[in-house]
Amino acid sequence: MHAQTVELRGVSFAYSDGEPILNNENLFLSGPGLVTILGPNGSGKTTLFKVVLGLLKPSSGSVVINGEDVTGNPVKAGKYASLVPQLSAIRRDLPLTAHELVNFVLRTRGRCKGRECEAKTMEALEAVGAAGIADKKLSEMSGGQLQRVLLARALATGADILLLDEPLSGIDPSGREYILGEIEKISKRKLVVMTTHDPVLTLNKSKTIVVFNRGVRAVGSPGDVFKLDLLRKAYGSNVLLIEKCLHVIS
Ligand SMILES: Nc1ncnc2c1ncn2[C@@H]1O[C@H](COP(=O)(O)OP(=O)(O)OP(=O)(O)O)[C@@H](O)[C@H]1O
Repeated sequence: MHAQTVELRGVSFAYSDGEPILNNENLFLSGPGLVTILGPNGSGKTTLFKVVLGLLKPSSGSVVINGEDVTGNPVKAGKYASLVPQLSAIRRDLPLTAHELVNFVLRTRGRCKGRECEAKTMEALEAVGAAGIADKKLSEMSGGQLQRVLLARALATGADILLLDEPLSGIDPSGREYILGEIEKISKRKLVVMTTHDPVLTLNKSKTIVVFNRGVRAVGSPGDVFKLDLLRKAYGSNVLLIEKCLHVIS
């Protein structure tokens, strides 16, 4: 049984014009539960997700999801894992409502037929508190509302592994708490891997923290990893730890 596992086996990757972002990396994540990938801007977190999803092919090593080798193969990886991209990477001008987006994904994935699609669409929206904005257009949503709809879209794929790229960024503090609460609920039954540069909110909710900066620098429980020497491996020496708040001095 390989349910809800993501493995990197000796994975290396560099863009053609740059420094390596992954250098013979080994990592094993298993669900259900929330895993936080913690690293500064430009450290390669999005690139890591793209490699896991088969959208970028490593120069060596393999990516294994749920026991299947999915290296460089987005179709195979997409059977198990779904990405929720950063809000800044989303085209907001699509003339689609939340309902239409989620319904479309359910149908194209063959997860419902005919009338049952209506109930399943509302179920996915309700699961993230977005039923009330079902008929709102994506272009008219706040960041927090759009983030909820993107989570509903990922749930609609039926994937057991969700990769959330900076799901709290660009959202006000109360919206963040709400989204994080929804993420926590989903992580009770799925493997949810989320990236962030700010660990404070996710600290008590994550079962595993991966400290990442152009490679995996540390992996463990929040208590194991939230230590100055380990955090400095990702953020450099300008890190202060004051009563479990992370301060990066630029
Ligand atoms: N398509 C690309 N071609 C070349 N370089 C790229 C490409 N995409 C990203 N990079 C570079 O790779 C590095 C890592 O980028 P990436 O977006 O993976 O980091 P990140 O940790 O997700 O950043 P952020 O927190 O700002 O979203 C950056 O230096 C970026 O400029």
